[in-house]
Amino acid sequence: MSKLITLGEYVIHKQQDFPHATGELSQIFGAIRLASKIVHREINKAGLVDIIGASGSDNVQGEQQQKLDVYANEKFKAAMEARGQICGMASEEEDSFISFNEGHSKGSKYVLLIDPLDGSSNIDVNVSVGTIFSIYRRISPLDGPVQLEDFLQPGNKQVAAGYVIFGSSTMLVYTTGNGVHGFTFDPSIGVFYLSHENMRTPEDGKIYSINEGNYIKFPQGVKQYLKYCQEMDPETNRPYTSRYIGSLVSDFHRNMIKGGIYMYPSYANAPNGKLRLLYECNPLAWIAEQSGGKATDGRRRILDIEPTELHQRVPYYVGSKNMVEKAEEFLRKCPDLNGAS
Ligand SMILES: O=P(O)(O)OC[C@H]1O[C@](O)(COP(=O)(O)O)[C@@H](O)[C@@H]1O
Ligand SMILES: [Mg+2]
Ligand SMILES: [Mg+2]
Repeated sequence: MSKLITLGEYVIHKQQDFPHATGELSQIFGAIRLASKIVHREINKAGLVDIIGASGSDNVQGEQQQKLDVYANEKFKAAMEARGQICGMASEEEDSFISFNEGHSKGSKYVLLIDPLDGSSNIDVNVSVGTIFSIYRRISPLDGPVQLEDFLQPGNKQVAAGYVIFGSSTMLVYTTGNGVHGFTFDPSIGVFYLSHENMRTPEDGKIYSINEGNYIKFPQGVKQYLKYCQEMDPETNRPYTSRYIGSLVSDFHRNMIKGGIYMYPSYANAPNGKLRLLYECNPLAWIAEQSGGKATDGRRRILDIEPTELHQRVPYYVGSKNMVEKAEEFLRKCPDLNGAS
């Protein structure tokens, strides 16, 4: 059997693709790896430790924070600050960005955006959840303070993006623009090993993922596309199968492996949908594209959207290229993007 390659070894090996690489990015991956192991350990014994349930506070988006949201946020923050390669971090669980630009982090050139715990509604019911991250090179001067503009960069400027999925196994999946690679965690020795090199999203699939509980509020185009998904036509693999875990990371991961589309549209009382551009949609959009898939807001390429706010939301259609294009076709035909009033 060929030698198992660890995440650390692989990132360093791949650094050769970047002649000017200085090793800071692999250091950052080291910190993500460490925090993921700590969160993995807590999640795996969630029922036994005081980690389930609400924390009693809300985040800047008015959402009730789960204890594990806060726990994961603290662990990633501590790991990043300790490693000293990140000058600032923005998180779903923090109102504004945090600057680490002191001491050994002073002058570091990278910023991190993170959804520390994705799929919060599934924590207490033992359904897979995840972490989503996105890394940029700062644009403000290295010797000055970290600025909001360092975080409000379009997704096509990411230098690394990825997610950790805490499911039947724990996996870390990432891209630095050289394909998408997955690593499975071996808890017996605490190491992530390469298990899925060069992951590819099938151009077509037969799974659609959407919260049909919101059906009545969906834009006409989405209703039409769902009708298309449910029609009988063996030649085009229809009807498709509906699968919705309610954790973006898990629905995305399954659809990337099997072929499928995940949709979180805009609707009447949520004109921009629910998902956050900077630390949910951009990183997964880059992974989708790097694996041959596609990600749009129904009209625009997600990675080209110019961000204006840290926690802004966008409608999201991501997955198999032909399925996303078909959904866009229906949305173009019925342009009432914001659904029934
Ligand atoms: O319950 P809904 O409205 O279908 O929303 C589910 C979606 O919201 C999310 O839970 C939002 O992410 P967070 O859990 O990080 O807030 C996604 O993971 C998931 O796909
Ligand atoms: Mg999330
Ligand atoms: Mg979250």
